[in-house]
Amino acid sequence: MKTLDQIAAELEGYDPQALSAADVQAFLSRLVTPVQDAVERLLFEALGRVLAEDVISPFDVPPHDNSAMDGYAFDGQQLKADAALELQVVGTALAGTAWQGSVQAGQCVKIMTGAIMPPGADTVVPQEFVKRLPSDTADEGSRIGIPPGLLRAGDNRRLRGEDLMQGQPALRKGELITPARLGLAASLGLKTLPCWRPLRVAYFSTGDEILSLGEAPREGAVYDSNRYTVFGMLSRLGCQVIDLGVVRDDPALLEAAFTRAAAEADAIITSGGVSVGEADFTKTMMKKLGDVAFWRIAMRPGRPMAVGRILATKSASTPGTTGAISYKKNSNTHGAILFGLPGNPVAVMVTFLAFVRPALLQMMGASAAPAPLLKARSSEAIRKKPGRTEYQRGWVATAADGSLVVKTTGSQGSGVLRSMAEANGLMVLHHAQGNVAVGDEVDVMMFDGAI
Ligand SMILES: Nc1nc2c(c(=O)[nH]1)N[C@H]1C(S)=C(S)[C@@H](COP(=O)(O)OP(=O)(O)OC[C@H]3O[C@@H](n4cnc5c(N)ncnc54)[C@H](O)[C@@H]3O)O[C@H]1N2
Ligand code: MOO
Repeated sequence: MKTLDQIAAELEGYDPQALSAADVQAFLSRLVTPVQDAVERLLFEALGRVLAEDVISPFDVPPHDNSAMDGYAFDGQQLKADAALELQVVGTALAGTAWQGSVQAGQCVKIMTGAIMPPGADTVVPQEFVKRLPSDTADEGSRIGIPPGLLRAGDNRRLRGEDLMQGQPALRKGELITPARLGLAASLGLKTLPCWRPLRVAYFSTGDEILSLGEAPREGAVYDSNRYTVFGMLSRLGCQVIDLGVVRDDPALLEAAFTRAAAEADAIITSGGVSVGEADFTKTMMKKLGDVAFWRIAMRPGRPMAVGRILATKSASTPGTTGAISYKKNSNTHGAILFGLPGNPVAVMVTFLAFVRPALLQMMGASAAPAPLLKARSSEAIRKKPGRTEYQRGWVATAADGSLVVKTTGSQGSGVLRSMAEANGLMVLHHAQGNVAVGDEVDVMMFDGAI
């Protein structure tokens, strides 16, 4: 496990008081390691988890050549480019039961979508293409005609193993389990999947002016919104949230909260108390209980941030629970990774999306590259100083010509949550980028399911 000093030494020109957003991402990717603690989960409980092992297909999918259409199966070698093909219907193959027999030259079998291809047949003509001879019934004993030029040999046959071959990896370790992957696992007859256990993340808000819901309003105080935005973003990631509420600016209370969080959680997120304000014990306590760096990041919003590790003072094997399953913290965890986010509500969300989310995904063992940024044309001019990354709340829409356009959702103050609530993405105005003119293309990080 590397110390912060060791990581800092690996990064060229590391200066905690002048970090770019890219420096922060590089630092965090070195700081965190996957929490590797696997459990078998029933498919219905595996959605959103990360696969702990490759899943190998135990058989070919589909297990037999089968029909892709309702129609008639026959040997496609008989097709001619310039003449209709007449065939005698000799049986019916239903999905789920193999037709007994084999199809000879001049014969076909009426077949349903998904039914096993009978021996001797490699091609299916959809029933809509067929002329019934002489009447309009085309069952066993009757004849069909296939007009020329409509089909080639092998058409409308799904090949055994075309989805997956036996022994081939169907799913890969590190993949997030999506609905399609759940379905693929089910198609292999698997009842459970090996998943990493959910990450446990403790959160608390700091600040004497922060009110919990239900408390009476008082002058100068604000309701705790960060607790809910962080809860929402962690839940969307599939983390188990250990909610420690609001912790007053009191050394004993802060110490108790950090100690409990470090013993129970893999990561701790706090908001507030990381800037230069006085009467703030948060930073003091972070320093006392861990290995923590205090950064100033060249970005907007989200300038101050604390990062490091809070060391567990008690046994690091406090059990936690998720649903009916109980887990032990890894014995090699030695405390928890700390993300001390700035207090301003939008700064919390932006630093979470830009830094904490990718770091937590890495801790979850997820291997996917971050979603690509979209390109959209700005429908307004935006002032932007080179030398810092700005994340502007915006709404991306499709213009009449089909291209994407983006517009800010109003005031970009780091306390203005309304413009965040109205946005569907963040424009990412990169470190070296300058002013944006109307019609300029900008990068956008879409919220999708993340927030
Ligand atoms: N002299 C300087 N002052 C400030 C700087 C600076 O560099 N030099 N940075 C500014 C920036 S940027 C931010 S962001 C804030 C961060 O300060 P803290 O992390 O110490 O946060 P607080 O002072 O505790 O709170 C800031 C702001 O956010 C509100 N807040 C805090 N927690 C919550 C919560 N849970 N729910 C809703 N709102 C919350 C709090 O009331 C304050 O208004 O510092 C700037 N100052
Ligand atoms: O971290 Mo601050 O949000 O830029 O006000």
